Formats: sequence, C-alpha cells, structure tokens
Amino acid sequence: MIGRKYVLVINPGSTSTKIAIYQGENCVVSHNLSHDSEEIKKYNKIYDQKDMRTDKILKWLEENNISLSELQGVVGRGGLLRPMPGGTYKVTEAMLEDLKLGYQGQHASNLGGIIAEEIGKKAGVTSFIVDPVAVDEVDEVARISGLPEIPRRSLVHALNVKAVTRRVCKELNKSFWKSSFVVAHIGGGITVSPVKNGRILDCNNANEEGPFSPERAAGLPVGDLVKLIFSKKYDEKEFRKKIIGEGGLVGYLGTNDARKVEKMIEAGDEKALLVFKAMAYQIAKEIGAMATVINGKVDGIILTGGVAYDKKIVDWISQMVEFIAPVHVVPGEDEMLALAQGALRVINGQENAKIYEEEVQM
Ligand SMILES: Nc1ncnc2c1ncn2[C@@H]1O[C@H](COP(=O)(O)OP(=O)(O)O)[C@@H](O)[C@H]1O
Ligand SMILES: CCCC(=O)OP(=O)(O)O
Repeated sequence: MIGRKYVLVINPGSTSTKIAIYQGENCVVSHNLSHDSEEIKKYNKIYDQKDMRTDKILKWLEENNISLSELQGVVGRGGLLRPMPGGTYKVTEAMLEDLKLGYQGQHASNLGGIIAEEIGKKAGVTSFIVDPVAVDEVDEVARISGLPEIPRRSLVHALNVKAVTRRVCKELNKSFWKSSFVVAHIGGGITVSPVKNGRILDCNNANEEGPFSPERAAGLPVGDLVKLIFSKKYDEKEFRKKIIGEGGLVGYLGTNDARKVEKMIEAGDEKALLVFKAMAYQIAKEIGAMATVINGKVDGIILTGGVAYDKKIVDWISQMVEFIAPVHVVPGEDEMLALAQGALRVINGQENAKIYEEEVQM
C-alpha cells in the first residue's frame, strides 16, 4: 500500500455529513458538509441522497488535494442493520442490501456504509463500518418488554458510547475490558446504557423508551398513547413524526436547541425551566435504573453528547446520581476518531474485520 496513508471517515447525520481525513490517529483535515433542509426534503428515501452526498465528498477531497490513490481505507458510520455485536465490519453485499432497505428503519447513518463502499471501490480499498446504532449486545432478560408481540430492541449510540468509555478508561488507567460504567449519550436523541467489560448490556431504544430528548418523546404512558393514536387526529406518518421529531423539548418549547432553552430560562421563562429540569430528572432516573443492571458496581457515570455542554443539565443530573459513582463529563462526541480507530485496528492488523453475514441472523 505504498503512498496510501489516509483513512477517509464519513459520518452522515440528518442535516449534515461530517467528513475527515485521518493519518494514523491524527485528523489531517475535517469538514461538516451541511445539507439544506429544503434540499433534503426533495428526496423520498434516505437512500436517494446517496449520489448527492457522495459527489459533495468527492468534490471536498479534490478541493483539499487528497487523491483517492492516497486512501488506505474508507469508513462510515453504520446504520439500522440487523441486530449485531459491536466491532469493525467490512462492508459486504448483504450489508449494503440491508442498509439500502433500512432493515430496522430509516436513519441517515444507513448511508455511511453505502457511501464508504462507493468511494472505497473507486479508490480500490476496503470499506468498513464501526459500532453502528444497531449494535445489540443486550442480555436476554432485557429483551422482554411485557407484551410478547413487542420485544425490546437495542438502538443505541454505540459508537460514541464505546469511544467515550474507552477514553475515560484510558484517563483512569483502567482496562475497557474490565470496567463498569453507565453512559448517558445526551444529543438530539438520548440513550442510557450500562457498559460492562466492553459490552452494552441494556439500553433504552433512543426512539421509543427512556428519557424524552430535545426532539423525541421517548417513553410515554401507554394507555394515553393508545387513546391519542385512536383519536385519528394523525395518520401513521404524522404520528411517528410527532413522537420522533416533534416530541421532547420541541413539543413543549418549540426548539430542539438546548442553548435556546438556556436563553429562555435566563429570560425568566418558568415553563422552560420546568421542562429542562424534567429532562435532567428523567435522564438521572434512567441512569439509576441502568446502574441496577450492573448491581450498583459502577466505576463511573459518563455524560456525553451535545447537551453535556450544558452546565445546568450536567449539575442537575450529577446531584441526583453522584451517590452511585463519580460523574465524568465528555461533552460532544468522539465519533470521527472512533471510526478512524476502528478502521485502523483492522488495517494495522490488530483485529480482524467482522463479516456481517457471519454475525447476524439472515
Ligand atoms: N454548547 C452547547 N451548550 C448546550 N447545548 C448544546 C451545546 N452544543 C450543542 N448543544 C445541544 O446538543 C443537542 C445536539 O446534540 P448532538 O450530540 O450534536 O446531537 P445529534 O448528534 O443527535 O444531532 C442540541 O440540543 C444542541 O442544542
Ligand atoms: C437510532 C438510535 C441512535 C440515534 O438516535 O442516533 P441519532 O441521535 O444520531 O439520531
């Protein structure tokens, strides 16, 4: 692989595609390609955005004088695939089919593996995904919901959860493989998970359970939910949009931006204060619940995601949970580095890439 020194990292979100070039673990250059919501609206399915996003990435590479012949691998954030163990996976035909279809639903991250493969093929190198949102390592007992027709599902911010746990372990001089943490990823969606010996043992499905988030309703009183559905005020698409894009802070306060909520509180808005506190309260309760999954033997609690920049939220949660274990705050996310590291572990021969067809039930 003479002259091939870079890994291209691709992380598609609903309104942007984060891209970066890594040389080893150093980020050489990065960029956030934003996609205007009017532009995104034109596409019927997530998959239909593939060419538009790929072309923009190729143009960006050209503008930065990065030739495809300098790439040693391409890695993308993986999406709503079949339930699968964590790790680095080579992109394969069966995986591409499931990403295209959206096996567990539509999510921008479904494009990660698809675009990685598209560019990897042009560059003549292998493409990978790492710890997609479909990572499912939960214990069997955690799958029982209370209604046989509806098993609990694992949809979790696995990439960032594992990356920040590794980072905190390094800081504490602990082995990731011999540690127990509860990690709350507090972004547009929220997941709380117990991570024991490198495995995510349980999690609230970010779209359907647990604390409400900036834009998702998440866990709701089920009887009243049924009543609202049967009120026929909404069709299915509208209702899904209501609970996923228009719930949480958006539903109560009309914004998904925690910084705007801060401003509302500063201006004396008592409703904003109550709702913001309620979000912290629900996150803290979920952390307590997940701490019981690991018998209260918790090395630390990690607060991460964009909202972990917010001092009020961090303070409220910390006051409620620090009786369990010390709280570590890792605001934002470590996803780009985590993707690069996942690909490098395979490229450098420290790990073998997993094969999707061998790890999931086809
Ligand atoms: N500096 C900050 N202070 C407070 N909240 C922030 C800050 N930066 C981002 N956020 C909030 O984080 C949320 C988005 O988190 P993020 O992890 O970027 O989500 P996602 O990746 O799901 O889009 C938004 O509510 C945003 O307002
Ligand atoms: C679908 C589970 C993971 C998730 O919610 O990711 P985003 O917050 O990036 O939408």
